[in-house]
Amino acid sequence: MSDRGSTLKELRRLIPYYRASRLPLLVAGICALGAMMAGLTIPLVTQKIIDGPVRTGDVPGLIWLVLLVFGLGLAEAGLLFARRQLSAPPNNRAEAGMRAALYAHLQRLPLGFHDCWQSGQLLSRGVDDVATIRRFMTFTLIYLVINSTTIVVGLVIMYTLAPLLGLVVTVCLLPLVVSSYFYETRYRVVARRAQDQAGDLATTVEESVLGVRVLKAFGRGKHLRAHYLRQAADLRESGLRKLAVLALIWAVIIALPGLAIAAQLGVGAHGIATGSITLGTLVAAVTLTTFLTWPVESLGWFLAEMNSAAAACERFGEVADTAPSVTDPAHPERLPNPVRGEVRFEGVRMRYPGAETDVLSTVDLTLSPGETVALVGATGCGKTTLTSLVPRFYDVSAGRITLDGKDIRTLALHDLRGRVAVAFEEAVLFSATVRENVAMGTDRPTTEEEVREALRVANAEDFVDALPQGLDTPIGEQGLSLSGGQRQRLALARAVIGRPSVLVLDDPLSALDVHTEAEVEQALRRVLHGVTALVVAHRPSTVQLADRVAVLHEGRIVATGTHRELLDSSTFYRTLLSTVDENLEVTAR
Ligand SMILES: Nc1ncnc2c1ncn2[C@@H]1O[C@H](COP(=O)(O)OP(=O)(O)OP(=O)(O)O)[C@@H](O)[C@H]1O
Repeated sequence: MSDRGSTLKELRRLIPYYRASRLPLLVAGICALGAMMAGLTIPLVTQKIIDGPVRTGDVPGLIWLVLLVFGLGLAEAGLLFARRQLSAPPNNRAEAGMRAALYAHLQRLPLGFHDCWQSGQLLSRGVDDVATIRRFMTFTLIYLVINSTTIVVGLVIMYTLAPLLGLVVTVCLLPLVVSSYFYETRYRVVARRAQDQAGDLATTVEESVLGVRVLKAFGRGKHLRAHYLRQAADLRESGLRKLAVLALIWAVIIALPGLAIAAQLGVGAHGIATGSITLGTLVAAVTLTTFLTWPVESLGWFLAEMNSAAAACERFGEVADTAPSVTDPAHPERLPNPVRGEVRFEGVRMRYPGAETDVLSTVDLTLSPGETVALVGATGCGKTTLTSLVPRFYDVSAGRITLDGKDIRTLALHDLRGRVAVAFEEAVLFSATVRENVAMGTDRPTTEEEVREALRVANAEDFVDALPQGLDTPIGEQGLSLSGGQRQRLALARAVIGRPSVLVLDDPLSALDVHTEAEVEQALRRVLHGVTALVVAHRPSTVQLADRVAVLHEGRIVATGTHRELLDSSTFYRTLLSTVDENLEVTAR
């Protein structure tokens, strides 16, 4: 994992993001090489000046050579400027492309993936890691290539000028090669650890911000702060370890150019005394070595950055390479128009990945078009699981679910989810206006009247109109500025705005007080009319919304019928409802 081969392999995944920018990058590379050549030529002209006009007193010749040095300096600066101008847009485009690709991929990945990943880890990969990669591509990679090439070309020139002086520099550079090898393997491991720890830290911050009410209510702020400080200390520890590894190679790198120059002066002075080299050659060689100082010194830093970028690519890839398990079929079938809304569960079995037992073993249930079925069962029996199979948040492990006779796995996800709307037990809202939150329930443009109609249905219009900016009131992160009942009514409005054929409601009334619940129920009766609905119900009042009740027990539907029929015929149902009533009473007290 941490060898050079895998570093390059990780970095190779960046290629697709740069494919469209090949030409500007090629020209930028040529500019960079040109700048390097201009810089490296200056010591050669210096040699000509010393061994020519300085020795012979040829003033006009000196002027031309000085002008040449001046021109070379200007060319170097101009080419570096052009290089930067050319490479910046492709790098920014690639960074935006990676972020967009990761974001789109996260949307495609099924809930099963999100169940297993901490959001802070995803956040740090989409933000920090992508920025690390962009920094590497914008600056590090270019200079790594330019500086390595400069060192090689500089050495070749040095050997051409005076092989002995070239040999002296090569010998001085050898420790660098050896320590780079040990350094890279060690640094990559620490860099990866630090990046993972940064993700964990982001998760803690995110959770404590989102759960600030719980923390305050239970006075757990101190406890979480201690946890945060421990994680921050681990991250700092890894940062220090990175620095310790870096310090070793820095010490070697910083010492080398000085060592090389000292050795060159000694050997060169002896060469001049014996007449084997000229003064101009020695000055050129020393200037060349000085010119190589920055490329050599920067190598350690750039290798560190390269390893951080490789670790970032690896972390990016762990998400980007996860294949979505819930996907569109190769040749989607089309739903009939209009959709009637018959939903049928046929021998549905469901086991969560990694679980040892099935949550649902054989569920058989048919919802006729326009029918509302309440799903009841003991807590943890799999009601939410069953409802989440209809919009394909998860796929069945066996059996099938059909919509108007078509297996939902043969439909395009977009088509299916356009017909099936969902409201959850916990209303999830976004940092946007009321209007935007409601309109999120459909992917087609909506008019104000449609938004208002949806709010009316969900009994939310009055409270929305009373908000400071009405429909355009921003409701803050997760809608925490609203009451639980208000949030739930907005979520219901969002569910009905797209005029779905099938509604899946995971007990969205549970957060409402008795008065509000009655109001929303009344509104829901209107919206449930003509729509097929599967409603998870914990309260008898919710059950009474339904035409029929299905009882889920030990992974199977054990009874169906109207509320009255089941009260008369099923002891289990009576027990279930009385338990719920007792719980409600306990809660009310
Ligand atoms: N993402 C998941 N991964 C693994 N197991 C899960 C997952 N979600 C739920 N489970 C398990 O599946 C079982 C059924 O959970 P589910 O939420 O469907 O029950 P429920 O009937 O809706 O419960 P409640 O009435 O309390 O809301 C539980 O044992 C739960 O621990």
